[in-house]
Amino acid sequence: MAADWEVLKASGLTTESLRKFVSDNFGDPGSDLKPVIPAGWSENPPSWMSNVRDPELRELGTAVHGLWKTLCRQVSSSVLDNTDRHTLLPLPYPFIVPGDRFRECYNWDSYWVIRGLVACNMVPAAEQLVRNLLSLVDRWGFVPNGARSYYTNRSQPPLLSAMVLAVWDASGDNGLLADALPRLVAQHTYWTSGNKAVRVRAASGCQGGADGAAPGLAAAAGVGSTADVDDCEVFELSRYHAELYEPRPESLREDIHLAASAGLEGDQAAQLYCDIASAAESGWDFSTRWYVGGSSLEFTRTTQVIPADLNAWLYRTERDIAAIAAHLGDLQLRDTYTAAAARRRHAMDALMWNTVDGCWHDLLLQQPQPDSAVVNTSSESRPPCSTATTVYDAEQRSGVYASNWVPLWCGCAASGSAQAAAAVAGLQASGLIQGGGLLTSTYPSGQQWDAPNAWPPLVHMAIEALSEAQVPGAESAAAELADRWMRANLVAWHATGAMHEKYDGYKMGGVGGGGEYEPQVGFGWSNGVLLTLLQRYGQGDKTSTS
Ligand SMILES: OC[C@H]1O[C@H](O[C@H]2O[C@H](CO)[C@@H](O)[C@H](O)[C@H]2O)[C@H](O)[C@@H](O)[C@@H]1O
Repeated sequence: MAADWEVLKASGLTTESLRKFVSDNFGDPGSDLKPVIPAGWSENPPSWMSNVRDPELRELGTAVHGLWKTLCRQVSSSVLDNTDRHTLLPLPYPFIVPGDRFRECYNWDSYWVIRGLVACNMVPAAEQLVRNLLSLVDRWGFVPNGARSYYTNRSQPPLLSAMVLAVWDASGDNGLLADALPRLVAQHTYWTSGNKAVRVRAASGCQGGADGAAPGLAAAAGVGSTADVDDCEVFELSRYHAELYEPRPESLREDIHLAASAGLEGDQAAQLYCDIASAAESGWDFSTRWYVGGSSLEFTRTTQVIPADLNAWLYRTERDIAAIAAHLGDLQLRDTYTAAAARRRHAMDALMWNTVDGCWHDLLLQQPQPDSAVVNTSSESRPPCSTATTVYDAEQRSGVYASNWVPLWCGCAASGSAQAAAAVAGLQASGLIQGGGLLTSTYPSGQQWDAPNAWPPLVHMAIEALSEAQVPGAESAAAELADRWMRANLVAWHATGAMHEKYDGYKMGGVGGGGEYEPQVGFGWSNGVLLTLLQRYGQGDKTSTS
């Protein structure tokens, strides 16, 4: 990079001439978008807001409802007329952006935005958002990380079916289900094929989970016995795997610097770039969760990890597709996806579930079996990838991450079951629940998806998971965490006048930090989570559902 800069300077380029070139040839940031009023908008907050018992929270909720108007955008006509001159992907309807530096529509952020829009009776805006994402599946075969051309090498956590159902719950419009179904199937294929699909078997002598708990749990869950696990049952699971072997265009300087400072070149640098982009695909960019064999960013090895949360979201997707197919009368599709969900849950029980920690751990891939490893003969300068026949040994990673309990939110433990009770106890004993909310992990790495940060989507999934577990004490734990989170948002709002993308889990009302960019405000998913919680927990009695 430095050498390139010297070459450019020698050619007569100056900072001023570069600035002039940029201003002559590029639009200002945001000039590709037009602010618009969201569909279904009303200046008045939803009627339930007047029942919020704490006047300060009521005032905050009213102000945050007002933020929807400031975060709604539409693709400008100049983009629609000349798509090849812009990085912004054309979308047919207006959408809500996270805010600040994040000026485009994001994939998994949209789930919590949709929940917040629905809470504010803005179902038309929520439906437009989900229809935008469905249009991206038509064009790309999946929902990219965000609606920019430089994000099309990867996706983000698969919550599309949950978004469709959140809108359908509010609208009852079967037309949306019919439009969504083939796109959900297409996106599921994206997540279960190519480099994202991995065949694994337990590293610990083919006994199932690390603690040997699998057979009992699988039987208790009613998904079929694992009587044959001693015969090294092979499971198919999914991982994050971006198709990018170069620096991320949006963080080019950071990625080049990372590889250079680690002394990496050629295929090794290409593999690190892929693992970094794959961490971005996970939504957890960046975190010790992806480190293997070292304790800094250069040890990011996302593609060697089989994530518990990703597979839980896919389990939920499979059940959602089955439910939608059943609702629309496609019984063959229902059966196909019911069976796929059962297989995935069986694999997660066998390999990821840990009775001691009361959670589902990520897996680490070991070397493929010698007889099944296939040498990559491609002439392209790319790292070897798994093939349909590769079988990896896999073992549980240790580590306390909020993602270990996402499977509880996805219904991977039946409500009221012994497994659900163990998971609730595991979360409560994990050390993640702190004065300012729910920590992302217990490791203070300086990366944004670690301690001390508390992220709204993770907090929200933990609250809903506790609330739906139907285990003694879990509902009150959910209400307590919800109350703490709403108050943390309030304290930060009073101190800064803004909603933040992340907070400090240790400090009530502290703002999060770390990572490669300045903390951002706005903020789409934070607003969605707050409004959803205010509606559920802010009114009347703490445990009321009104
Ligand atoms: O530009 C750096 C990274 O920014 C995004 O990631 C972060 O913000 C997103 C929008 O709120 C959020 O979805 C993600 O979880 C955050 O880590 C972007 O998604 C990354 O791809 C990008 O590298």
